[in-house]
Amino acid sequence: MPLTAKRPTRWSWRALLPWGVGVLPLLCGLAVMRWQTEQELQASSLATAREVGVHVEAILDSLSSAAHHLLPKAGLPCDEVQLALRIEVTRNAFVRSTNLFDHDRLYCTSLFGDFDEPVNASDYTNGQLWLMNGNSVTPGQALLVYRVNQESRGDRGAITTVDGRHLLTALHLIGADNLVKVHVGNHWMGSDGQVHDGKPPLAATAATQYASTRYPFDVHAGYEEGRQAALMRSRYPALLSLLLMLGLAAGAACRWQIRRASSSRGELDRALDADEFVPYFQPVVRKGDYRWAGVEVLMRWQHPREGLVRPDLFIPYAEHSGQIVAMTRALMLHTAQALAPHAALLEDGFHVGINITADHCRDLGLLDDCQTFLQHFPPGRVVLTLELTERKLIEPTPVTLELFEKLHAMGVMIALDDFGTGQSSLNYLRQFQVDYLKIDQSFVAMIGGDALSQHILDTIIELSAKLGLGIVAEGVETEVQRDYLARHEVDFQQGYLFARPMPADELLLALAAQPGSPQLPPGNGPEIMRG
Ligand SMILES: Nc1nc2c(ncn2[C@@H]2O[C@H](COP(=O)(O)O[C@H]3[C@@H](O)[C@H](n4cnc5c(=O)[nH]c(N)nc54)O[C@@H]3COP(=O)(O)O)[C@@H](O)[C@H]2O)c(=O)[nH]1
Repeated sequence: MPLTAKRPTRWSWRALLPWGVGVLPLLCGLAVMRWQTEQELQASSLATAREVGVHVEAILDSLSSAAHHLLPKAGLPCDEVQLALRIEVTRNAFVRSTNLFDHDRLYCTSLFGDFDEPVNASDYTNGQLWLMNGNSVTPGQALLVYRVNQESRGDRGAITTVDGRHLLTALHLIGADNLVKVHVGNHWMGSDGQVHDGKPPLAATAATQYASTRYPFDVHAGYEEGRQAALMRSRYPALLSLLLMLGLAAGAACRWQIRRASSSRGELDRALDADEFVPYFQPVVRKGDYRWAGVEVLMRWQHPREGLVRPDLFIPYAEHSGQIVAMTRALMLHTAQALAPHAALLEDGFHVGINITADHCRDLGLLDDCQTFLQHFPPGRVVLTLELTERKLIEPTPVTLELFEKLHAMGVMIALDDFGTGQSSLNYLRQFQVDYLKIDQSFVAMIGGDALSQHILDTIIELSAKLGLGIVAEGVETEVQRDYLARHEVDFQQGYLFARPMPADELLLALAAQPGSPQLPPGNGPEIMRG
């Protein structure tokens, strides 16, 4: 059944798409936020590394200046130069000690005067810098040592030192929220103030490096794991909630749209746009000669996958949803376009019955539909009959009464369909100017049955005669039924005994084959006849 058919192959994407659409804005937003925070952390990390680097360079400038002042004194006796060593310590804020070495032995220090300790140039990166984990005076306390030798003598020169706490202050003040490390040769110092061996580990987030071009050291900076997520949460709480809501709304809208498109209503709308509702025609024969006096137009749905669909599978829903009005309008247009080019095949006053429901009677729009239909045919060739059903009750409002009055003025006939089956048949008879009664097929099926059933049928026939109404019996399937109805002067009969509902080509072919049918103009026959 087209309106409720399940399509398992399409289920998966239908279920997944709303999730995809919902998550997409969130993912895009997160990607943009991630990129932005990454750039921000990278820039801040680099700025910190550079700032710490410049500060360390300034400290080293101080050490270098003191060492270069003392360099010419290297090799002189310690008691001659000791004062000069101490003056340099006093003059330079960062210098903790000054020392002279000769023949690769430290022989004079600002702290002790005469001294004797080996100096190994290979301990110093580029022969210039050594990050030590303390010395004999302050063991375990970081010390940065600067060494310079005389140009002519590599084993003679000056050594100056700075306390590691000066570096630590820079790391704490400049890189307070950053993981900053000063790296010299095979040693590095982090914000714990300890000197470690090897290369410093890379930070988990936004790892950057500043390499000094003036001294052999570099500064590593970066942030701990999860820093970026924390920044995103603190920086964009409103945007995150907005994205979440946007995602939810997009997902819900997508879900609604898919449901709508796959709903019965959506399916009927699609079919209407695709012009899939086509007319079938069931002939109505008149008493006496049983010639085809007209047709009832019955809707069929030419479904692209299901094939030809019976109306009882979709008409009840279309009537319930109100879409039946647009569908009937399309059906009337199709009918006119199919029959009008072959109007010569129709005898004058040929009845065309169209089923309408209560929804058609709410305004005067039906007048235009009928007008348009009749305009397709030569005047008087076709009598349009609207068949009212009781599936939905028609209220006798001023608009409805005006509609029926104007329809009559236009020459449109009204028939009460399925007469006798509903509770309103008699009310309809009183309220609207009815022209025909269509006896429901359930009464026709009673012919030859029990006496009571037959009595009801006889009463309906009598009633129509007394009221001066035309009468049509539908659902005639046997000759017994046909003859009984003929004996009771029923004007018209309709049923499988005479013909089943058929497509337009078949109808036109059959009409042309009827004895005494008017001659068709050449090349104007129905498609089926030309083929
Ligand atoms: N509002 C609209 N309702 C419509 C329209 N087109 C059809 N319908 C209604 O759908 C119901 C089913 O119609 P359908 O399957 O086309 O059945 C019709 C005939 O085929 C059937 N019929 C005719 N002769 C016989 C017969 O000898 N035996 C037998 N068992 N069935 C027969 O009866 C249906 C005609 O019914 P009715 O309209 O009451 O004359 C049906 O309720 C249609 O009304 C539409 O465009 N709009």
